[in-house]
Amino acid sequence: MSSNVVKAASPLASAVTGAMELSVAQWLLVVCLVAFPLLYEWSVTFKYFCKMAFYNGWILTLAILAIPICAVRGRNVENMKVLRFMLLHIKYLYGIKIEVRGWENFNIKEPYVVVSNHQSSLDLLGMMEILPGRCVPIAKRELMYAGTAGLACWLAGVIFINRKKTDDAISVMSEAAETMLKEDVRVWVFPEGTRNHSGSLLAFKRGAFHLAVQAQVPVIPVVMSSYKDFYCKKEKKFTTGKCTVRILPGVSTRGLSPDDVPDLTDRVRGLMLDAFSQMSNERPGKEPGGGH
Ligand SMILES: CCCCCCCCCCCCCCCC(=O)SCCNC(=O)CCNC(=O)[C@H](O)C(C)(C)COP(=O)(O)OP(=O)(O)OC[C@H]1O[C@@H](n2cnc3c(N)ncnc32)[C@H](O)[C@@H]1OP(=O)(O)O
Ligand SMILES: CCCCCCCC/C=C\CCCCCCCC(=O)OC[C@@H](O)COP(=O)(O)O
Repeated sequence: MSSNVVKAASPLASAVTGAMELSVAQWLLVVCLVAFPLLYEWSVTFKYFCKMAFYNGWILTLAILAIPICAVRGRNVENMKVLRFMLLHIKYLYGIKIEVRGWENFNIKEPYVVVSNHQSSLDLLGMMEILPGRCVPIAKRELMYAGTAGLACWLAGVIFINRKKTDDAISVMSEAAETMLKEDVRVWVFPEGTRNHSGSLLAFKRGAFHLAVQAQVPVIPVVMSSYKDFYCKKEKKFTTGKCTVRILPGVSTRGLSPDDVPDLTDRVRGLMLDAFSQMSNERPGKEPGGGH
């Protein structure tokens, strides 16, 4: 008897569920079509999260396309060109104008170590704008596990280091010094070792400079101007804006030994800090709190 009731109720129950599903779908549609754009325009925070989510999601999606193309060559630094080509358009999607100064300082045939400041994952845009041929970044090991992006990075020869194990990281970087010379590869390092949006530069880690001294190749400092006019993680602000990327003249390491590394590190950091402060002062004066 009770099973008959259940049977009889089933079509009714499913009809009700169906109607509910329909209304949930309609509700979702309303949210998407009306609430979403309104929220996006009204809430700076919502806009920030949407833009960051799209940024990461879009990179993960592009990586799906990049993987089979890169896989043809296998793990190869030439694949970095594929990633660069696929990422170059993102600045247009986000209305970020990138001005590059000092291109001539990259006119060096031999390998070199590029060192640059690291404000956020948006640095990828400035990096891809100027990335020289056969140049691979050094990245934290965790990035290797960032889904499709990790695999694309691995295929492009990105050098992964374990920041928690200094000895391992040092041995990976020593290997990199040999590879640079044997295979004519350039390496890009963020010597601050972590993202820093403080408006200055953190103390530099020494690995990049040991690498350059071991390989006896120049260090080329690159400075990206502060994003604070258009991006701030703390305030959850992300608008359109402009960034200047300055490529500074190379600093020779010829004849230097490991003992000279602390000095070299300080010297390069000083040059970068000067350039960074100069660029910050050059920023076109915007009204405080600038429009979103
Ligand atoms: C279309 C689809 C696209 C998909 C998507 C594409 C994305 C394609 C782009 C990806 C782009 C990624 C971008 C990621 C960006 C980051 O992941 S940033 C984080 C990773 N980078 C770094 O950490 C920077 C490099 N780090 C270093 O150089 C650090 O020195 C090390 C090697 C990790 C060691 O760190 P530490 O122990 O914390 O610090 P440190 O004081 O520097 O060193 C300790 C001692 O070791 C010595 N030492 C350091 N290195 C050496 C060395 N090589 N030889 C001898 N002694 C050394 C130091 O001199 C120091 O000794 P003392 O001088 O005090 O006696
Ligand atoms: C199935 C797994 C899905 C994983 C999803 C991961 C989402 C990540 C999506 C896309 C990756 C974009 C690649 C951006 C490359 C920029 C790398 C970056 O900026 O790393 C930060 C690192 O320098 C310093 O890290 P910390 O500041 O010390 O922390």
